Amino acid sequence: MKILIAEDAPSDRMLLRLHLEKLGHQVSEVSDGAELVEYFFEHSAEYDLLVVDLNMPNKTGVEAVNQIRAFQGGYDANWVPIIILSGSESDSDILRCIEAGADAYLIKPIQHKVLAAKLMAMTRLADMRKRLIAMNARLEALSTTDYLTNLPNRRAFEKNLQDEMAKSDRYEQSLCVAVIDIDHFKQINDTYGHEGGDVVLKELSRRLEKDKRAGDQFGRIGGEEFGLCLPYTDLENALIACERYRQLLTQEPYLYGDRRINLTVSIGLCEFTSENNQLELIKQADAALYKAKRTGRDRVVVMGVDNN
Ligand SMILES: Nc1nc2c(ncn2[C@@H]2O[C@H](COP(=O)(O)OP(=O)(O)OP(=O)(O)O)[C@@H](O)[C@H]2O)c(=O)[nH]1
Repeated sequence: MKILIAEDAPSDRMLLRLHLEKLGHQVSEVSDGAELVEYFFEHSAEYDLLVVDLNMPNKTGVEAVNQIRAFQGGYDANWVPIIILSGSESDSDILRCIEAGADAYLIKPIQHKVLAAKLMAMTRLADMRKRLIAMNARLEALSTTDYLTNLPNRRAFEKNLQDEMAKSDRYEQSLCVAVIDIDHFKQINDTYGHEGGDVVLKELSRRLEKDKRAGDQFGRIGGEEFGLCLPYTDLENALIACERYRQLLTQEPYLYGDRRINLTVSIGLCEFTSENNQLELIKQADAALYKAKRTGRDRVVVMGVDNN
């Protein structure tokens, strides 16, 4: 483990360091409470455990632990276990330290075996926490990623769009949204089977991600329907971008075994205005898409918010 010690008495600090190093840990030191807080704020991600003396100049152990826990917001990824060391056997001191956010309290002089046992328990706690954070990250990725194409799913796309709308509002920047839909996809499924259809969906997503302009965001928002968010882009430039995407998706055939599948896509495009909420914005793009389908497919249709 990487351990940070905060102890003002040089001899105690040195003994503790030697003992922890003997147990195989990497140790850094600070010599008072204020230094601990300042140093830890900058290096919180580097440590697995803090060992903090209760009585230190400038800031007591309790004050320092309080500030560290407040800084971490309780449950963030850089949370580390904290052991407080103290000469006091008073129950109220123990309570005060645990209430402030410490996880264990050891009475000085430290018994080496007791310290080793506590370290073992703290390591277990830290490992469990790391596993929980990793699992949460995996669950978060699963819940926001489309299983077939690996693009953001509808939920994630809408969340990204919401964020971009807020930015567009705040910085008074243009933002456009498009919906891309494969034409006659049912026929592709009917001809090549569902598996063939899936291959097309995956390859189309790959092309989008590979050649997308920096900042553009895609998501799979339906079976054969993809959302496109174009931040910092006005309608005129969004139209150019959509035409480029349309060609990108249609000029080369899609390979399924030794078969070559040609397809076209229709795209509905609209611009965000502050009167539009997110649902309406996607509806506008959908309405434009519907028009593209009605007027012959294989095209981009623009829908202004006023001419719906
Ligand atoms: N292979 C595959 N097909 C899907 C998936 N999700 C939806 N589909 C199919 O997509 C097809 C969509 O068909 P329609 O909504 O009739 O539209 P279309 O045939 O593309 O016709 P237009 O949109 O009017 O050009 C249906 O056959 C769905 O079964 C998927 O994950 N994989």
